[in-house]
Amino acid sequence: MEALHPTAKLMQGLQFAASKHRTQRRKDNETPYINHPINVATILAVEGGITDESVLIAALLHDTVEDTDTTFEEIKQHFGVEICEIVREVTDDKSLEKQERKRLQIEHAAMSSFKAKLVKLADKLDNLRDLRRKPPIGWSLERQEQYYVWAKKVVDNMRGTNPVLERELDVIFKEKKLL
Ligand SMILES: Nc1nc2c(ncn2[C@@H]2O[C@H](COP(=O)(O)OP(=O)(O)O)[C@@H](OP(=O)(O)OP(=O)(O)O)[C@H]2O)c(=O)[nH]1
Ligand SMILES: [Mn+2]
Repeated sequence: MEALHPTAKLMQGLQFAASKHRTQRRKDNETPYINHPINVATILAVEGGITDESVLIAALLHDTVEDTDTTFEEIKQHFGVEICEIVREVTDDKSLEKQERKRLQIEHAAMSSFKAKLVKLADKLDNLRDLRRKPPIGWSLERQEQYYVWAKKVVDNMRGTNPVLERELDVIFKEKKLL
């Protein structure tokens, strides 16, 4: 068989994520959810200079277990154990009470692998850029501020991972007078 195009596995990740998120919208009730995983993977490839395909595919898939019916087993079958484990590290347990889930995300960030930290940093950068562009419907100013403060605690536990992404995040934290 002819060798596949070098982007073939990445395209499979994109196709899988798009299919899993196909009925979802972001909290602005407009943007198709898939735009977020695409943004996260693009931030890593274009701004973060990441060439590790497993990290880019994990970025495309990072919210599929947390926010759709996808199982870790399914991810492992389609994309292998390394990508599955990166996704596992960045997946919150939605069955937990929200405050506990948010507290754990701060704690887990410090113990995450380098590759999981890359995905989480790009995830936070996209969410914060989104928040600045157009806050989720119904979020009070206070809730928005709380989100920035919490996100900075997660990011502060992942310092020393990627200077470009951290610098971009600090631009936002400075704007919010958190730095
Ligand atoms: N800023 C923003 N966030 C949105 C939007 N749509 C969905 N989200 C998601 O909402 C989460 C923040 O909303 P919260 O109410 O604080 O958290 P929750 O949905 O997880 O309970 C973010 O998850 P997170 O826990 O911060 O990161 P992750 O779980 O996606 O990794 C983000 O991914 C949007 O339009 N703007
Ligand atoms: Mn996300």
